[in-house]
Amino acid sequence: MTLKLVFVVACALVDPDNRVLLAQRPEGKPMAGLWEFPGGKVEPGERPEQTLIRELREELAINVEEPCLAPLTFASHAYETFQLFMPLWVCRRWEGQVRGAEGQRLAWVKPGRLRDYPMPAADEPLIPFLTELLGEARD
Ligand SMILES: Nc1nc2c([nH]c(=O)n2[C@H]2C[C@H](O)[C@@H](COP(=O)(O)OP(=O)(O)OP(=O)(O)O)O2)c(=O)[nH]1
Repeated sequence: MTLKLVFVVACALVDPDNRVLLAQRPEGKPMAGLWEFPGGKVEPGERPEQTLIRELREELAINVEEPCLAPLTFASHAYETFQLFMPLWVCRRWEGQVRGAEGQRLAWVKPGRLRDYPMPAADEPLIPFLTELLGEARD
């Protein structure tokens, strides 16, 4: 069986204390309650970076300029019903105050604490890339 390929873009926002932003998936959605990197599905006709900038505006009410997005790594994971392909960018500069514009819970997390937050299966292999980049600080 061939799984449908789903192309999602995601971003690790990093604050001046080297903490990473996670957002909790709301009730009613698949994988509700798990903590993920902000982002979403690339729509037809969109460039991935445009999608990410749009999603960050919609979900977090911030404005990000494309040169502030630095590619870090990607996830490629076979879920039961689809194959996820998800590049992950890092961003340290944005305009505006981060807030959960869709009512979602947010957490700023030290890299060494990311494993305390249950994440979608695809995300777990991404954590070492973030600790490599940002260090293993836990508090
Ligand atoms: N944004 C984001 N999505 C992730 C991560 N890890 C992971 O497996 N995903 C999956 C969850 C969803 O299946 C998909 C993202 O889609 P989405 O958030 O735009 O869509 P959704 O599931 O809310 O569903 P929909 O209503 O938009 O169809 O990628 C992650 O770190 N960030």
